[in-house]
Amino acid sequence: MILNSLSLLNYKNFESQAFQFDSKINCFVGANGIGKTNALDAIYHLAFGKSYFNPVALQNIKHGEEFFVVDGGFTKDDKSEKIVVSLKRGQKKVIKRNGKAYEKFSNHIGFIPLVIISPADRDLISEGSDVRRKFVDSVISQSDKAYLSELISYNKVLAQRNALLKYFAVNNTYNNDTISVYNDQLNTYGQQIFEKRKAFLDTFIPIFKERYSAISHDKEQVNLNYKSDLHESDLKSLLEQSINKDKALQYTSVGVHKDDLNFMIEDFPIKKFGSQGQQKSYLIALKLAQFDFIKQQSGVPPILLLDDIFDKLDENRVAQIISMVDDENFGQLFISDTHPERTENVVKQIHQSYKIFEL
Ligand SMILES: Nc1ncnc2c1ncn2[C@@H]1O[C@H](COP(=O)(O)OP(=O)(O)OP(=O)(O)O)[C@@H](O)[C@H]1O
Repeated sequence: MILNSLSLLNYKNFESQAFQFDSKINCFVGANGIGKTNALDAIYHLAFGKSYFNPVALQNIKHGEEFFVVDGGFTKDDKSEKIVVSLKRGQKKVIKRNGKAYEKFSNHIGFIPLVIISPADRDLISEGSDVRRKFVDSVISQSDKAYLSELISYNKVLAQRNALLKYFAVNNTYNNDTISVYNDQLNTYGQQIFEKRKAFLDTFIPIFKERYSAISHDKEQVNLNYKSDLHESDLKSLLEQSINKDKALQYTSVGVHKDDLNFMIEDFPIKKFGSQGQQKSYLIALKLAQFDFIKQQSGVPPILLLDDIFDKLDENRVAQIISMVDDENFGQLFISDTHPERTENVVKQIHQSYKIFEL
């Protein structure tokens, strides 16, 4: 999977810009605020149909403009593939593969395996459980087509059940039959999602620990636990048990929408007890494990985006990443950095071809 070319129209701070990439290493360099991260985000858009950094789709259109277009030319399995993501104000986003628009974006996810490592990953530690669930969901859905639709179906039923709980409260009424229809549906989708998250984490956690110990040279032990109500019991029973609470709260208080990951260092939460360096190592290990996992599942090394990475990492961690990309089997790498010389010095050590783009 190689991204050969990228052209941007009205994407964030880019009015019109085109790039021809090296098949191995590409570096965006330039001053703060010049658009290095935006260029990486445009590539992320081609894989996921959305921004990694800004969830408000319209805010990715250049200020004062009416639309954006991100156009990427790839080679996959020796075939040319053209992916175009575009958004016009007042219209729905469109993702096209070779000129044909996807009816469901979920069908595109996984077509371009990609992993991003960015300072913004700190949200995985500092923010709420939804960020960690999204991480898990995005990794699983890259290799499991059905997973995203199960998730969408679950969320739809969940919204309906919550609306019904509100309706009951407002109208001071209750109907057990309608609730139990929703309970059955939530149970079906929720149980599937739980099993897939569990299976994924069973494979992922050992890879993650291996990555962490390589980065930290076995200095400390880390752990990652999957927290879910469904470890205790099946979702149907949990929903039945919690009905009085749910009626009082007017929303569904148990289910896979409450799942979380516990990030631990020596049995303590890393958010509270990890040093900044340990937290960074933890995040890099998570992302490198994601890289390994996707490569294992898809058979191809994902495209790797390293945002501002050399600014944030000590030599050990840089060396760890370098050793990974120096491997014959590494895919294509995109780096952003403020210092052209530093970037060039680092990429020179990797015995692969590279291109540097001064923005
Ligand atoms: N919708 C938009 N329209 C115009 N400009 C935008 C839009 N969204 C973001 N920008 C601009 O993009 C710039 C930030 O770009 P980016 O984050 O890619 O910078 P960077 O080169 O990675 O900088 P740093 O080195 O500080 O990380 C800012 O100047 C911001 O105002």
